[in-house]
Order: sequence, then structure tokens, then C-alpha cells
Amino acid sequence: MPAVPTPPFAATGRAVLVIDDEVTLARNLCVYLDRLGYVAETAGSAEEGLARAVELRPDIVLLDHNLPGQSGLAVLPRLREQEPAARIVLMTGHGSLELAVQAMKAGAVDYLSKPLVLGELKLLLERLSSQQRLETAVGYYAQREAQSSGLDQLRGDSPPMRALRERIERLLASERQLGDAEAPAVLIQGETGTGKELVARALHYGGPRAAQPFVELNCGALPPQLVEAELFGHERGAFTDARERKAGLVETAEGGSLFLDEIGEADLSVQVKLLKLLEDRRFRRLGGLRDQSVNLRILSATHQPLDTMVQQQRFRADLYYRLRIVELAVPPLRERGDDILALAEHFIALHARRYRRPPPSLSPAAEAALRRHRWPGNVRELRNGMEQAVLLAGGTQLDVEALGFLGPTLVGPAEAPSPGSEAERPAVSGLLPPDADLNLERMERRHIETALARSGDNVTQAARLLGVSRDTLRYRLERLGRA
Ligand SMILES: Nc1ncnc2c1ncn2[C@@H]1O[C@H](COP(=O)(O)OP(=O)(O)OP(=O)(O)O)[C@@H](O)[C@H]1O
Repeated sequence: MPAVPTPPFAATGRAVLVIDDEVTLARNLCVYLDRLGYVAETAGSAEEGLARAVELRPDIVLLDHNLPGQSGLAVLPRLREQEPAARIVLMTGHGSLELAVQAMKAGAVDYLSKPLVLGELKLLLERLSSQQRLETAVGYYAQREAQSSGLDQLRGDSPPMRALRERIERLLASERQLGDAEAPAVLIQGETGTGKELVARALHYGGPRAAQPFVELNCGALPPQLVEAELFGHERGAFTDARERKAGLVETAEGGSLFLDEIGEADLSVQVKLLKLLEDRRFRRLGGLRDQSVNLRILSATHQPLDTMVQQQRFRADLYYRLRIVELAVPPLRERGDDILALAEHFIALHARRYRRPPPSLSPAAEAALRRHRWPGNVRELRNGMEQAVLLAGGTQLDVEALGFLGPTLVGPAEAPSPGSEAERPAVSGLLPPDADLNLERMERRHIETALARSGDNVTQAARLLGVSRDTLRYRLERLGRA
């Protein structure tokens, strides 16, 4: 098999400070590092090294132990305190293993024995640089995630949305006062696409666990055995495909939050294990012999009435009460009044920016149509619909024709509906235009495509909108040649 070429390593100006009183060696090292693409400087003593570091801000420090005056090991803690981002490597005499162990204990990331082997040094610097780059990237993404997950992302000024935001703010304020670290479990209820995940993220990133992981699992997206394996991980050989030991999401979320979306879809066997996790903060990997303890906060969401499911014995009562220490209800979009138009404008501006075109305005007829629609797919449907409208818009104004995704009954001039009138209810076949195409297969295809478009191609959500199971939708998609 041909060897896979590894991309060339580029030091791209990483700064290395060499603290060594052997002037010739230090100078030669600098020339070598310079050739590899590093910016290298030398210092002949511990004090000079500390002073140099202030200006250079080194990414890596090669620190000799045998320095005049203060030894390398003695200056290490000061250097770490002054340059917390720098990786420090102690250079020791050959065979001083004990010294190397002490250096690592004092915070050095590695050690090199003198005389230096240049190939070894090169590999070590590459490894340290790659680690730093990875950490910077992870830090960047974590920060970006946090910035786009605050409470301010939950737009809307209607009374139900203001009430929801106030409830979340009160909860976050109480959590800040919490004596122990055990934040209460929160159950977020609401129809599909109302913003339950946004609420979960706002709770995590607005709370004391913000710097720790936010890990999510959609319990309806996988078969029960896989949900268990994803959540709790498995030992090698726990089942046929378990070739390696794998940590689960519960472990990954240590210190942070675990968001269980569509908790109503969790199988009864998963429910038992979740109960144990909530009650004892303990879990066991599949095929594992011992329990492990974990510190995490559980957030869950559902569009299903869990209380009814409890009565029907489809959901464990004990788990339900554990999950809903705090309950938050996210209102459907149709109950948010003027938020519909404000959100529509927000999404138009967002998609216009993405597609680099001026944002079109909404015509009065289009506004009326948006207000009248029932929004079964809620904010997600509005967001996807506005993307389609922006994409297909010809001029500077969006008229009702651009809102084809709302369905045939809403396209065309409409009278303002009186509350509870036919037009206010969802579109039914009796309202189709007289010349509408009634071919059943084509209607089914259109229906399925509309549901997939509204749900952003999410089969679980599309199936829910269509009122069929995921398997039924998959079967129909296959039959229509869309799988
Ligand atoms: N109040 C809001 N302001 C701005 N964007 C929103 C709001 N609510 C929802 N969204 C957007 O709508 C989309 C759907 O939201 P989200 O995934 O949070 O809904 P959900 O209730 O978790 O859906 P599901 O039930 O399907 O899991 C996302 O793109 C989200 O950013």
C-alpha cells in the first residue's frame, strides 16, 4: 500500500526562547530553529530569560537546568507564572532522570537530555506547536459557540417570549447563588422548531458551567441500543461492533451539561439508566464491570406530553419527576403575535447577508399571509421559508408568491380572517383551488417535500409534521425514489 503523505509541518513564526549559558550551543540552536521557520532568541541566565520573555512572548521555552546563579528547575515556577501560555522544556544533563521527573512535576511539558539530538528536538517542537494550535482552535470554537448561544439569541418581544426570558433569567440568577454544584434538571417543553435547543444552550452558556462542554443527544434519532452505547460508552467486545473501548457522551459532558433532546422517544431500557444517572450521578459503560461517577447537569426537551405518556405507562413516572425539577414551556410561533414579522425580517436579513444580496422587504399582503399561517413547524419553518424566499426573490420586495412554502391556500389575495374562521385554521383539502392537481402520488410527493423543506431535511421532524412514523416516512421516501 502506498504511504499516505503527511502534510509538511510549518512552524510559521512560532517563538522559541533558548535559556542557556553555553553561548555557542545556544547560538547554533537559534540558527537551526531559524531555518525550521521559528523565531528564536537566546538568554544566558534565568534573570535574562525572564526579561527576554516579556518582549518575545515565547510559545516554547528551552530551559537549561545548569544556569549560573539560579538553576533551571528553580526558575521554572516563576517562568510559568509569568508566561502561562508558554510550553517549557527542561534541558538536563544525560541520565538525570530524577531531575526530569521533578521538572515535569513543576510544570515542564517535557525534557531533553544533553547533548541534544537535533532530530529529537525538531519532533518535540512540532508536537508542542501542533498541540498549541489545536488548543487555540478549540478555544476559538468554544468561544464562538458561547457567543452565539446566549439568551439574546432567543428573539421575540411578545408577552409569552418575554415571560420565558424572565423565567430563564431568574433560574440563572438562582443558580449563581447555588451552594453546591448540583444545578437542577430542566425539562423544556414545546412544539417542534419552537427553539427548545436555543433555550438549553442559553441555560448552559449563561450559567456557571459555561466553560465546560455542552453535549447533546437526540434520543429519537437512533435505535435504543445505539442511544445507550452513545450515552454510556462501551468496553471493547461489549457487542459485535464494539472493537475498541469508547467513552460515552455522559463522560464527555463531565463538568458541563448533557442535553437530551426528544427525551419522550427514549426507550424504557434507556430510561432506567437515565434514572440512575440522575439519582446517583453514576453510570456504567456497556460491558463494563464497575460504576463510574460523573458531575453533570441534565437538560432535556420534548414536544410530546410526557404527563400523558406517564399515564399510558410509556414513560417512567420517577424519571419524569426527576427531569422536571424546573419546567420551561416554549410557546408556539402562532401565539407570538408581532414576533412572527420581526423574526421573518431577522431571517430575511440573515439569509440576504449569506447570499450577498440586499435584503428584500415584505409586501403588506405577504405580512398578512405570514400572520395568518399556523406555523406547524414553528420558527424552523419560518427560518427555512425565508431562506427559500430570499433565494428565489427577484426584486426588492417579497410578495405572497414568494411564500409558496406556506401552501396553496395562502398564496393569492386573502381577506383578513376573523378569529376562529376557516382561513385561520390549517389548510385543508377542501380549500384547494378548483383546478388543483389531485393526483395522489404527486400530492404525497409534494407533501413530503414540503415537510422535509420545513424541517431542514430532518426526517424525524418531517415525519412528525406529516403525522407518520419515521419508518413509514423512510419507506415512502424509498418508494418515491428519494432515499
Ligand atoms: N426565538 C428565536 N429567535 C431566533 N431564532 C430562533 C428562535 N427560536 C428558534 N430559532 C431558530 O429556529 C431553529 C429551530 O430552533 P431549535 O432547534 O432550537 O428548535 P427545537 O424546539 O429544539 O426543535 P426540535 O423540536 O425539532 O428539536 C433554529 O435555527 C433556531 O436558531
